[in-house]
Amino acid sequence: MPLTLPSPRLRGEGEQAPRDSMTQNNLLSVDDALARVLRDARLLGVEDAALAAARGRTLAGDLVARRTQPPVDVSAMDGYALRAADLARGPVTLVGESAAGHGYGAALAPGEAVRIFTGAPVPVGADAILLQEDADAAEGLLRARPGASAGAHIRTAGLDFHEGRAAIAAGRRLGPAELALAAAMNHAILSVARRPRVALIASGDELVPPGAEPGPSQIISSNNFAVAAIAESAGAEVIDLGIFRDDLAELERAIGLARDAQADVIVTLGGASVGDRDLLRPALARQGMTLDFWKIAMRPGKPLISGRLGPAHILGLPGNPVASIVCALVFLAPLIRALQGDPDAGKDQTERAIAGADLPANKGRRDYMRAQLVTDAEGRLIATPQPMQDSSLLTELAQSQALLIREPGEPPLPAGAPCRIWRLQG
Ligand SMILES: Nc1nc2c(c(=O)[nH]1)N[C@H]1C(S)=C(S)[C@@H](COP(=O)(O)OP(=O)(O)OC[C@H]3O[C@@H](n4cnc5c(N)ncnc54)[C@H](O)[C@@H]3O)O[C@H]1N2
Ligand code: MOO
Repeated sequence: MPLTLPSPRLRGEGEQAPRDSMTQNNLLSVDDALARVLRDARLLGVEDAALAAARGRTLAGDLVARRTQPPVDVSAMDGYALRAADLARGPVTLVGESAAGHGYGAALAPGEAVRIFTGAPVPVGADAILLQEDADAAEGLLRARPGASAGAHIRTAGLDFHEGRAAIAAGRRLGPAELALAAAMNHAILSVARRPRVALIASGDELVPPGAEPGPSQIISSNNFAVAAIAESAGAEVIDLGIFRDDLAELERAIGLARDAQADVIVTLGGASVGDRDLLRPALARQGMTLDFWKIAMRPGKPLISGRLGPAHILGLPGNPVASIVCALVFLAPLIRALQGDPDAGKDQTERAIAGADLPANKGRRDYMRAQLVTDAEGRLIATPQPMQDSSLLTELAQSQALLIREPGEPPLPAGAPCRIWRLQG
């Protein structure tokens, strides 16, 4: 269908703020683009979540311990609680037992010992535990086996945490360790960030959903599945609005649906570039988007759109599948984290590795090269870029464990030289 409406000129198009660092192509750098995406991203709201349903949620405030753990000194081993000095002098008298949840209930007199189990309270007066493997107990008397002695196998009260102290900071994502710690601190209900609602709009006449009977020049829409997975992993609730035709009215309808769904982030997939059928910018503009930037110094991912539409954040991801996915990792996931109050949302996630192949000089965009990652015999991480780096290649991406990052204008990188990588999670 021929384009009949002229693309409205969008605020910010072609004019970037002077404080941003530009590459030689006069494109906004990835770091500046990320800073701009995160600039107004704040905690959206707070709600309660039962502990059992809080996995993956983000803490809205510091979580303070409601008790001390362990509450009293407890044994770390099964054995006998006693005074180490008494045992060194000869046999001691067994006077009772301390089990987890049922302490001995009295102080230990000199020359006395009690049978004790892991996690059981250590009676007052005892300063050591003789492991049961190291003990001979008979007729109420206890001796250390030859060569063995009692040791300090005691977990002192508060070894793990103290009542009143903050043990998990606001903005922290609740994984298995944090959930267990919150439970141990006696929190049944947690105050967590509201999940950002992310609406996905795929656009393209060629796209059909998986399971359909595609025509000869049609392809299956795949980007939405990867982007949804990335968004959900970052804590979002995803509303996949489906596939829309390359038609201005149709795309405006899609944006309207995203607004009706009260999306906090509207993510469009494809239609971001300069072709006559790349209609997302005009459609977003007609719906009232304020464009912040379009086109950045990134490969893959140059035609990234960022802006605001009322309270919603807009991210227009490029259609090429690898570009969509890399842009979602670099921009969408941090945005979702920031909207949940994570102070580290924009933190550098790269790490050092060694280049596994000679690489030519890089041109004007930061390059995220799909790479295989191995650990060599000396324990060094070696990142070797895939032979083909076209941004349509999902197979190469799925066979990669990392993105090897090249800076704009970087000189040739010889094999063996240090480089930076971004690990791809499974
Ligand atoms: N003359 C120029 N052409 C292009 C430029 C440019 O600067 N000048 N930039 C190129 C770059 S870089 C990219 S990236 C792409 C991005 O284009 P669009 O965002 O407009 O994406 P589409 O044209 O809609 O699609 C590109 C490609 O991706 C496939 N696609 C789209 N959506 C999906 C989906 N949901 N699932 C799977 N695959 C999808 C689509 O079929 C196309 O093959 O533009 C370059 N061109
Ligand atoms: O950014 Mo495009 O992804 O280079 O193909």
